[in-house]
Amino acid sequence: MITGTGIVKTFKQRGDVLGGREVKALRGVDFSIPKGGAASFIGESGCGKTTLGRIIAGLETHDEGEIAIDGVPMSSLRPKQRQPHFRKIQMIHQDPYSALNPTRTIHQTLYAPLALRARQTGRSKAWIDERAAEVLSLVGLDPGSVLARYPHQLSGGMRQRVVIARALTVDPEMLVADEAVSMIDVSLRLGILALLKDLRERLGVAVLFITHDVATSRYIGDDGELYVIYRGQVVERGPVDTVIADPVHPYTQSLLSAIPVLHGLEEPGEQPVVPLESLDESKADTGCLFARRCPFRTDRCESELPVLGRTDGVPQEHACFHPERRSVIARPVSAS
Ligand SMILES: Nc1ncnc2c1ncn2[C@@H]1O[C@H](COP(=O)(O)OP(=O)(O)OP(=O)(O)O)[C@@H](O)[C@H]1O
Repeated sequence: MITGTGIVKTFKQRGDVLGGREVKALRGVDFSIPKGGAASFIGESGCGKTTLGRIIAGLETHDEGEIAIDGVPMSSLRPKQRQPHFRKIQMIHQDPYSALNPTRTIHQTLYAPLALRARQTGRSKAWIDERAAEVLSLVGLDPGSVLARYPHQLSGGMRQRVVIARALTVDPEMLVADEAVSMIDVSLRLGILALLKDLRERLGVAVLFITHDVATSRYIGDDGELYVIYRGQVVERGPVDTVIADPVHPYTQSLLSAIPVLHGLEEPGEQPVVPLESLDESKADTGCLFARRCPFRTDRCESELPVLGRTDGVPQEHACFHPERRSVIARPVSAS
């Protein structure tokens, strides 16, 4: 089980004439992913989902808040002591081309982490070869035909499977799949998603999907949780099917409006419009972060920040003063 409480991360961006602009990438995010569970972080580009994934995998530090892995708060440990805990969480990046060293065969790629593991656990060299073949089989690759090849001799889908196999060499508890299929040929994407689902079922490994694509998050199954992130804040959170079928936050509604199957029967133009692009939000830090784009905002929304929580009659958590079932359309609108 991995939990996060009040995770805050601010980046200072260089190059600004005024000496650096601050970007609030995460504004106090809570999450909880059970052993063998599934979760998806969705939101537009820049909302902070990759930063959160990297913090969870121990690849990025945070400014405030606490991450606990299997009940152990990471703040109680020195950086070196954290490593074995974070090793349980392996990140699968979107680009399987740059994730693999082009000068190493697949055997060499898998050998290094397995040799380390063999040393730590007193296992033999024969075990390394056996385990290399095993992890390749687990990801649906034929060890005999893949081990001697170099990454450029494999398709994008096969490379991503090798990346997943490499992650499995350390027996992880969770895989963090960051847009893991976005750079793979469309025809091969479903295979990779099916593989992640299968690994979850067969090995009990938890899967965290980071995506801007609602369809991907839907793939994790009805026991998964969906976190909808907007400008560093979780604005809606609940069982994936509940949030997709009945979103109550206007931001989630606008994200979902891009799925024709859910809104195919509605007449475009009769619905309130949510601008697709961010408006100038640099001054909009009081009140609801989404207020400037929200067709349903009231005075309260402009002055008070809604926090994630539950209200009567709404099964999922949300950060909205006016949670309601409604449909909207998302459309590019010029900022004025
Ligand atoms: N190392 C960094 N230095 C400065 N700013 C950063 C850094 N990493 C991320 N940011 C900023 O933090 C914000 C959140 O970025 P993040 O990559 O987490 O978003 P995202 O939702 O994953 O977007 P995308 O889908 O495009 O990857 C963005 O405004 C981004 O520019």
